[in-house]
Amino acid sequence: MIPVLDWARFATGTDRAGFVRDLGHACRDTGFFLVTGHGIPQSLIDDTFAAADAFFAQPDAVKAQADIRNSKNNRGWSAEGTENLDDSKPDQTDRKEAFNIGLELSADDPRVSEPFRGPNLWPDLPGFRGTALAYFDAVHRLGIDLHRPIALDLGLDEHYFAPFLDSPLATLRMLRYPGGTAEPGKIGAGAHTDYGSITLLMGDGEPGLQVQPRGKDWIDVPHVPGAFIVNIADCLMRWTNDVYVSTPHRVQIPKNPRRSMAFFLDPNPDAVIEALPGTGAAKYPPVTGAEYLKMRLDATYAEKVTM
Ligand SMILES: O=C(O)CCC(=O)C(=O)O
Ligand SMILES: [Fe+2]
Repeated sequence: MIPVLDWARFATGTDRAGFVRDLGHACRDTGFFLVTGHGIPQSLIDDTFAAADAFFAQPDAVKAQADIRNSKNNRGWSAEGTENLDDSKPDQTDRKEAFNIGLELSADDPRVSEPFRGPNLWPDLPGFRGTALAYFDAVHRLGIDLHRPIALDLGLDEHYFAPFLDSPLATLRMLRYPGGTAEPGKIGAGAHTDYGSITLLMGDGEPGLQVQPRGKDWIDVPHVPGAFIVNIADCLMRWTNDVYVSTPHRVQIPKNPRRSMAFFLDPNPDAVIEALPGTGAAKYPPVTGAEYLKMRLDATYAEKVTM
């Protein structure tokens, strides 16, 4: 039900048509697929997990120096107990902590004045910044590449999406879920859909992630070592005029501590998200990438962040 797709079939050209067909089916059906053969070195993935571990191992008072509530652009540390991703359960709290990193721009880059731009909050840990940025760039590139078969599946030019994703409002979110047993009113991460175009998620093998294909029961997402779990998010669903589906997912409280890294590929702030050619009469008015993200973050955080 959650297909495993070998990116090399597309990248090396041995089976481009078959890859596009299988990927297109996954995007229209469950909205989730696993990607192997992506070429991102396991050593970079391991180093980034290690950097996240080093950050989360610090005392709360140190982590709070990068508190996301002091950031105007959704960067930094979000403490355990401060989020609730499930809109339908206002009394539920997520048992997780997170650290957000956005596109790194120098202070004199003209783009810094755009919405959601601004400084990353870097912890004082040797090697953290370099490793996190190398991972950010590698996964950003893979995210853009995955939009090539997506474009072909939708009958568009292979590189249609590239200009909308080259300077994205993307967020790399390092996540840590403490292990334990079920607790009333608590979950690892409440049921939600993601906001962006696609999300590329790397897990550490500890179970907990579940998805609910529309109209069906919750299922566990299998762990394939080294594979990215990719899902269609709400902005791409809207862009495709609902031809593709974003799928609710959640994280159960894991038995052991669980780490993951989610890369949310939200489009460029000025990308106009309107029904793609060939997807029929538009169901939604056009919106820019920045407007769409603002709408979603406002809805999540205005009511949810407990100060
Ligand atoms: O940690 C995970 O496996 C999923 C996290 C997630 O869905 C999210 O942060 O949006
Ligand atoms: Fe998610």
